[in-house]
Formats: sequence, structure tokens, C-alpha cells
Amino acid sequence: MMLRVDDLTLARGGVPVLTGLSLALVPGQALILRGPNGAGKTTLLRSIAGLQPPLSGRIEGAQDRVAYAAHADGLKAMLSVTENLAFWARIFGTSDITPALDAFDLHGLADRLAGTLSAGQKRRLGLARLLVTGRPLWVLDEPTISLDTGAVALFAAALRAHLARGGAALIATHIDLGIEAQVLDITPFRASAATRAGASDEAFL
Ligand SMILES: Nc1ncnc2c1ncn2[C@@H]1O[C@H](COP(=O)(O)OP(=O)(O)OP(=O)(O)O)[C@@H](O)[C@H]1O
Repeated sequence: MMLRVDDLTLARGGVPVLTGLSLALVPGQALILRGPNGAGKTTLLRSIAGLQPPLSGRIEGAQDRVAYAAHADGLKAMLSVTENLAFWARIFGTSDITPALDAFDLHGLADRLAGTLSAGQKRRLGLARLLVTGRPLWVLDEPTISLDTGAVALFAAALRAHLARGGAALIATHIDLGIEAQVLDITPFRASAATRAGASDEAFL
């Protein structure tokens, strides 16, 4: 088992968003989260990434196995593409950034400052970071935003390779990635106002 989530209740800003949600992921599996805007997909991913604790329920198998790609790319604007990847490689204890440059076609941009990249180029670099983490559980929030058709295909290929290596992925996306994946619609797990709690849960916005 890669990840097990049991009977989670999650809140944002003290307001319950999801309740009674359970899911499991095994190595090699991708699970796509669906649900309308505001349903709680980001809230769920943030909790699994360890950025906010659940109000109740259990998350097993995440901790230091997660590589999280949020809406923001989290780039160091004054470092080059290569320096950004090398920085993360050092943080995560890996060394070879070449596969990440290859996978997201970044060689031509290797010496460019990240802050000077276009939105789609930044997103490619942000996603390339996943590969240098060496972590098995990718938790991805709308990973294809700003990507053109070719870059979406690069991402799908990187994801397929990750799954083939025994990795797993939990992905909130509104588009069809063209990969074999199960789909979980979180709409039935939306919390009602009756489960409102007062506890603050925002460690990071
Ligand atoms: N920082 C915050 N403080 C209070 N409420 C928040 C905060 N961030 C999000 N929310 C609310 O929490 C609920 C769930 O938001 P969340 O971002 O998890 O939804 P989502 O399914 O990812 O939506 P989208 O498809 O629009 O990205 C929404 O009602 C949203 O308005």
C-alpha cells in the first residue's frame, strides 16, 4: 500500500470542507480527483502533503514519501533552471538532474533565470522538480495549467514512467491526461455547514 486515507474530515479557515472521505493508492496507481470548483480537492491534497492537519481521520503512508506540486511553482526566481533543479536535488538527497531536464525538454532553457521563464516554461520546471525529489508519491494540484499540448504530453509520459517504476500519483485535474487512472469524485464527501468547527487549521496559505 502506498497511501491510505481513512474517514477524513478536513477544513479550510475553520470551515469544514470534506467529511467521511477514504481512499487508498497502491504502487503503480494513479487516482484522479474530480469535483467542482471549491469542492475541496486542493484542501485534500494539502492535507496529504502535510501542510494542514485533518480535523479527524487518518492519513497513512504520506509523510516524507510525498512530492507535492501545488498551484504555485515554488521556483527560485534568481536561480537558473539548472540551479533550481540542483538546489532541490541537494534538498532531497539526489544528484542527477539530467532525467528531469530530458523529461520536460528543459535543456534549451538550462541557463535561463527561472524568473524570466514564461508561465508554461515555469510549470515545466516546477513539474521537473518531481523527478529530482526521488519520492514515490506524487500529489499534484492542476499540474497541466499553462502547459501547451506538447508539454501536457511530456507530463503524461513522465507520469507513466513514474507509475511504471512503482510510483503512485494523486492528481486534481479537470482535463483528460490520457493515462490509465481511477477517478474519485469528491462531491459526495462535501461537508455541510452543520459540521462547522472552530479550530484553526491553516499552517500555510
Ligand atoms: N485560505 C482559505 N481560507 C478559507 N477558506 C478557504 C481557503 N482556501 C480555500 N477555501 C475554501 O475552501 C473550500 C475548498 O477549496 P479548495 O481550494 O480545496 O477547492 P478545490 O476543489 O481545489 O477548488 P478549485 O477546483 O476551484 O481549485 C472552498 O469553499 C474555498 O473557498
